[in-house]
Amino acid sequence: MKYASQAVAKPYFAFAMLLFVGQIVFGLILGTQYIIGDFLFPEIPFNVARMVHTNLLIVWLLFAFMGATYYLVPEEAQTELWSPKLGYALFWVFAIAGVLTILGYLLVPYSTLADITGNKYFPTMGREFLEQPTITKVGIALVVVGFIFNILMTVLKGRKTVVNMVLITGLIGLGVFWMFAFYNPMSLVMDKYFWWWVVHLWVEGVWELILGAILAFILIKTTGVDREVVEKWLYLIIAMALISGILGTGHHYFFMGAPEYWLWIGSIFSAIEPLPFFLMVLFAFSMLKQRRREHPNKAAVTWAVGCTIMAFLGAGVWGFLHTLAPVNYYTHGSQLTAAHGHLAFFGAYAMIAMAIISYSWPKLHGRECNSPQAQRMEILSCWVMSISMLAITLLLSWAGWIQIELQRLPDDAGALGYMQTQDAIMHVYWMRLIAGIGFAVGLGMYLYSFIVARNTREQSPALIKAA
Ligand code: HEM
Ligand code: HEM
Ligand SMILES: [Fe+2]
Repeated sequence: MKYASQAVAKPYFAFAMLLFVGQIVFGLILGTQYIIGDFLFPEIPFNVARMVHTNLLIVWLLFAFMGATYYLVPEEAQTELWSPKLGYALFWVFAIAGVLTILGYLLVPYSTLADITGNKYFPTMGREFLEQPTITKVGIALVVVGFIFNILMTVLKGRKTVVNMVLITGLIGLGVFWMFAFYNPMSLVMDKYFWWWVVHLWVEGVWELILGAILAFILIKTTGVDREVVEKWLYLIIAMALISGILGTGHHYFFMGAPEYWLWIGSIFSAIEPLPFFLMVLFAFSMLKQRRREHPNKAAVTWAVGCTIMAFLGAGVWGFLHTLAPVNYYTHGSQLTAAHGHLAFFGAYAMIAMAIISYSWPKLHGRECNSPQAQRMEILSCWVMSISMLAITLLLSWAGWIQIELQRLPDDAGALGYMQTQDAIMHVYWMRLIAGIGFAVGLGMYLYSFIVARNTREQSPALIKAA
């Protein structure tokens, strides 16, 4: 750790991992409820478990992005963070608001939560991913504004690097598009239209800038390749991300009441969206090939390279599968969508979060990298999680195919109903649950590797010297 204030990242990373565990617990509950419909009913109904699962995902990723920013911005800017105190204060605000919101979901019916948080005065609740009470949404906005302010002040007084600029642009974009969470028009079409300005323009727009910047930082550090080379790649990647991703929003406007021209615009631009993800794979391998040093943190390199491959598969390949309007006509909202959503979120954003944690956690604790034993465990956990998530994806794609074949392709008279189709997929959902347990084991191994690291630190004096 070069700057003392980088330590602000610690609680963010630790809390992110705690919420990740929570997300997976609720994933397993959901996977079980798909098979045993009234599992944990009425205590935790499916809709509540789903909301907790997806909200925990978004919130832990935000914690991880903030941790990553607090770690890498001072190092890039070569100066201490403007206000570590503000960083810690915002951590507590965000953590407490987050916990209260999740407790609210679990302890009272959703409509009661809407009532007691005054949703009727400023209605924003009730939409997928944006279920948070309005006051939580305001809290998130304030935390993001304070956070960006702190980071801007830091960068202004320090060295301005391309990595920092791209990261900050992405974070400002994250804040700007969050504003659309407050816009809730009466018309369902208009509602969905702008809902995607948060959901799509985050993951297929500004978050790609955050992903690109964190990836570039890790690759600069671990390969020692010249900044100029890395920066050219980064520019190319983010240009392609924005060129394809902004109008690519149209792939959500196909059959929802928006004008017909979106069929063409959405299909054409989103068909280009896999390109930035493919460029990230080339970027990572090209950096490895040109590397000037063997970095001892092999685990971080594994996560970073793995991230580009899995993101390309999940976002690029599985996204492309259903992005053309004539295909999406049959696949929309099926298990194929869930297959893509899982692999894309995991590959792109969960993996980059684990990559930066893997790189920076040892440094935050005064050593260059974790002991070889700990790294072996961690690299294995990367494989277990990746293979389990690929299995979940393939199984859900299979489930999606059955759904499309029985429910979507036949004419009205020949098509099975929704629930009858679900019965025909039950065996696949069993396998998905098993793959989910595999994933949970992988996550356990990842977290355990940090305990191994702590216990084996003393046995590896070379590592401490390197730090
Ligand atoms: C890391 C980037 C990405 C993430 C995290 C992501 C995630 C998701 C998620 C969670 C959904 C489901 C939304 C819902 O609940 O309705 C979705 C839908 C969709 N995604 Fe992505 N996605 C990414 C990139 C892409 C790319 C690059 C493409 C196209 C090449 C794509 C094409 C689609 C399409 C067409 C849908 C709508 C599916 C439907 O009609 O049901 N996605 N995505
Ligand atoms: C133990 C592993 C997991 C299981 C069993 C699981 C299961 C589920 C289930 C059953 C749903 C609801 C689908 C529906 O509405 O019909 C869901 C939604 C979702 N999960 Fe997971 N999940 C797991 C892990 C993950 C991970 C690791 C991520 C991302 C990093 C993730 C991201 C999501 C997303 C984005 C959605 C919303 C999908 C959409 O709208 O299409 N899940 N999950
Ligand atoms: Fe999209």
